[in-house]
Amino acid sequence: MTEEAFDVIVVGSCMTDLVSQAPRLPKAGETIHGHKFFIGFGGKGANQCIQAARLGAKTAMVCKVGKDFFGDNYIQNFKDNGVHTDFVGQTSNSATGAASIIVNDAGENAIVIVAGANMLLGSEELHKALPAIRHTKVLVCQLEISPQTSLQALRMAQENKVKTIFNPAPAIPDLGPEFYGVSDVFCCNESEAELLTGSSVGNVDEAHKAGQELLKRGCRSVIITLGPQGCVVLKVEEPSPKYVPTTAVTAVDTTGAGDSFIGALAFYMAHYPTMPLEEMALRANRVAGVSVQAVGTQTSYPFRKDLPAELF
Ligand SMILES: Nc1ncnc2c1ncn2[C@@H]1O[C@H](COP(=O)(O)OP(=O)(O)OP(=O)(O)O)[C@@H](O)[C@H]1O
Ligand SMILES: [K+]
Repeated sequence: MTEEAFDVIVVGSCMTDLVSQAPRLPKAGETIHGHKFFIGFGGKGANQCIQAARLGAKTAMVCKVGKDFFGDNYIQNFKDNGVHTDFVGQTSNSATGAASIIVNDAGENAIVIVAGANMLLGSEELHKALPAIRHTKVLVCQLEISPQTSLQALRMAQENKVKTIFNPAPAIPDLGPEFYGVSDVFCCNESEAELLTGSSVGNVDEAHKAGQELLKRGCRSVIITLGPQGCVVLKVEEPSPKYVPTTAVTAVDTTGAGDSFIGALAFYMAHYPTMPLEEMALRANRVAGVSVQAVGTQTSYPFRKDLPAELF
């Protein structure tokens, strides 16, 4: 490749969130009036990529959207955030991924996700992106696209000594054992850790135990995020788990906090390769802690200029 290498490449999902706020959730067959509607940019892959970009990482997204209004709009959203879009494919065989979300006045929601074009991302697109994947500093994957595609991307990265972050979300109980060996950092939340290990993860102690179990399966390190409690970090080379607390904040909307954390982690891994993982996790906690103080997903993600200098 002649051009400069990327810091972070995300191989993952794009979703358009169609959000309606209504006094209550409609029953089957019923039509009700809501009081607010908005469209948001979401999808775990894109969220993580955009958070990394806002912190200053040179990023590229490998994903698939539809040849439709939402797909065009999403590509513009990437450009607006400085994300490289040469590996964003557009297909006429499926619609851009969409999440139709209804939120009631009590804050409860009902969601229908149609993954659409996300499921058509496969080998062909990965091969097109391979020259860039070979030279990136960090590659990030989740499970909102075909798991086979995620696995193939992680393998490509590993074969080229590129650092990998794997976020097994949304969790699948029968996650293939081969995902662990291709993860430099295996980063999940409490409920994903619970589903994967089969034991409850409700506090730091239980997170340490679950982390040890995940580590045994072959990843180089594990991070389990614990909402307002921060996270735990475990590394193959240091047997004792580390608890990384976070500063208390007044949370107004925690939607997308996990993705903000992972995007920030990817940025730190790319920019400060020798920084201890606990320190990166501490700083990612701080970034995600800012995201919970604003509504929405990407709309709540901070830019480098909004954050204290000590985080850089
Ligand atoms: N109430 C909070 N106060 C401060 N930080 C928070 C809070 N909630 C989340 N965070 C930060 O965000 C990180 C990720 O949160 P969490 O573990 O809830 O992920 P998640 O369940 O994947 O989030 P979500 O599904 O809401 O996107 C935490 O490790 C922490 O750093
Ligand atoms: K938020």
